[in-house]
Amino acid sequence: MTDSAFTTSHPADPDTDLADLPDADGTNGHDILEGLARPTTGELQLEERASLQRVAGLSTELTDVTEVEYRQLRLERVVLVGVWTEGTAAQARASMAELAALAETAGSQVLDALIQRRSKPDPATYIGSGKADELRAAVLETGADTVICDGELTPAQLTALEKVVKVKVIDRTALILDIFAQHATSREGKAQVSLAQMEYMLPRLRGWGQSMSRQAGGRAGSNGGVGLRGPGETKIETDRRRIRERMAKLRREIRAMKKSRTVMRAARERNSIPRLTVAGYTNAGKSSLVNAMTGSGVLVQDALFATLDPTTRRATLDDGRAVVFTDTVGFVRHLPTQLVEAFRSTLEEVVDADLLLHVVDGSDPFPVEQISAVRRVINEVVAEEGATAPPELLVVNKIDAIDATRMAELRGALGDAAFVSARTGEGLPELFDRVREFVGRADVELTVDVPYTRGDLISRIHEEGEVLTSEHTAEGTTMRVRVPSAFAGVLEPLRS
Ligand SMILES: Nc1nc2c(ncn2[C@@H]2O[C@H](COP(=O)(O)OP(=O)(O)OP(=O)(O)O)[C@@H](O)[C@H]2O)c(=O)[nH]1
Ligand SMILES: [Mg+2]
Repeated sequence: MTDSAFTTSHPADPDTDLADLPDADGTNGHDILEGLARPTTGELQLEERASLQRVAGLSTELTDVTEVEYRQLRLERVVLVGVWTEGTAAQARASMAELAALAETAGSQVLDALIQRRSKPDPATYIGSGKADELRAAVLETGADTVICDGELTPAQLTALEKVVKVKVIDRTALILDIFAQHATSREGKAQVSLAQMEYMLPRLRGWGQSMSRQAGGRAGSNGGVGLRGPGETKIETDRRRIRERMAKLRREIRAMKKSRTVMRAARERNSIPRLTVAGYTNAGKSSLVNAMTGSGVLVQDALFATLDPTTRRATLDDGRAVVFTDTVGFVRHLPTQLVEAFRSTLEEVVDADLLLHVVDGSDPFPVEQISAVRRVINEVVAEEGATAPPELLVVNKIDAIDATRMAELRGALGDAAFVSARTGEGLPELFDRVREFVGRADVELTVDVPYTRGDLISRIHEEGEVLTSEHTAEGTTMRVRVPSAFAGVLEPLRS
């Protein structure tokens, strides 16, 4: 066992009731909306994540595994394989580089990578049979224990390819699910990821149910018997039934959690504080931007899917007006369909926002592709919900990491965007100006007489709007204010 060895936590462990799981620590999700950002939250999470991985490494020694714990992947030493069907060679390489980054985020060591140019994946073994033999050779040569394919494979393809390469084969979907399982922290997030994993694994249970459990207990490569029936059909049927029961229970629990989230959101909607949702491709620097704009310590990590639960932070614009920033889960190409549901809370944040700050990594070789991957998912959800998409402000981040030529190119391609560096702070004042301009757009001006007994209204005016002039009288304060129209309705009875 190497230090990088780990198993995923097993959120679907049949003996762990979801109700026993600790509550989210209150630093994630909307419950901190009114609370103060703890500046070290991100650091704490990062530390916890690192220590969890070390401890989890030990648990691969566990021999007591059941068929149901099929999810205990051991992604240690991996070879990547991709089929390049369209686009340029550079795009194919970028897709593999992203797969490598995903694998490393999951804790694996990438030993080799192979790409095959084909018009479409081989229906039997994903890559062609000649290439599969080559892959087998690469596995032997590097001593890899896992092959990761850059796509979603059918259960039959996985099994057939495992037969040739004689080590465990997983696909991009399983890999992303694994990362989500490691990173989810809130109860709802954990439950949703478990559900997505089960949905994904159910049809694949026979294919790898037995090989997984063997492998989790034994050495890599010991699953030469894939295709053997293992403990028999009956056992698998029992497992399937247990998984289905577990899924039904999870669905019920998730529904209940969703209800309370809706209640929280409704509470938030009662005030007119503008909601800015920061969304974009994974690793674009969304959390860094939220930190830079609010001075709080949201978790930042050079890893994909560092953020899994929407995190909300309050900030004050320099005219004294409050806004709320929500940091969200990153998007990725080929997001597993099972995970779109797990993304639901992030997507709801996006749909509900007053302004969407769409962050893109300007130092990425293909920012335009990332932008369209993100917009595609957002549009799907918006259409599904029958909602309208919020206005979007494109934010090109990491401009400290690009040269002048590249910058000129990006300005040409993405003219209207705000160009910033969350790291150096460059461009942030302009971004704040754009945000302020946007936020002020729906304001109305009016003059009100606020009695001295209504200190609450005065502070709300400062928070949600702007005081232009103010004059004390015998009964109270006469103020000329500029406030959002929803709040203007509240002030209407005091109009002078
Ligand atoms: N050079 C440079 N690096 C940056 C900048 N902003 C963020 N980064 C780095 O990019 C990496 C990802 O940053 P995060 O803020 O975690 O990105 P994210 O979009 O929240 O990522 P996920 O939550 O994983 O989707 C980290 O290593 C940051 O230090 C920037 O302006 N310049
Ligand atoms: Mg993040």
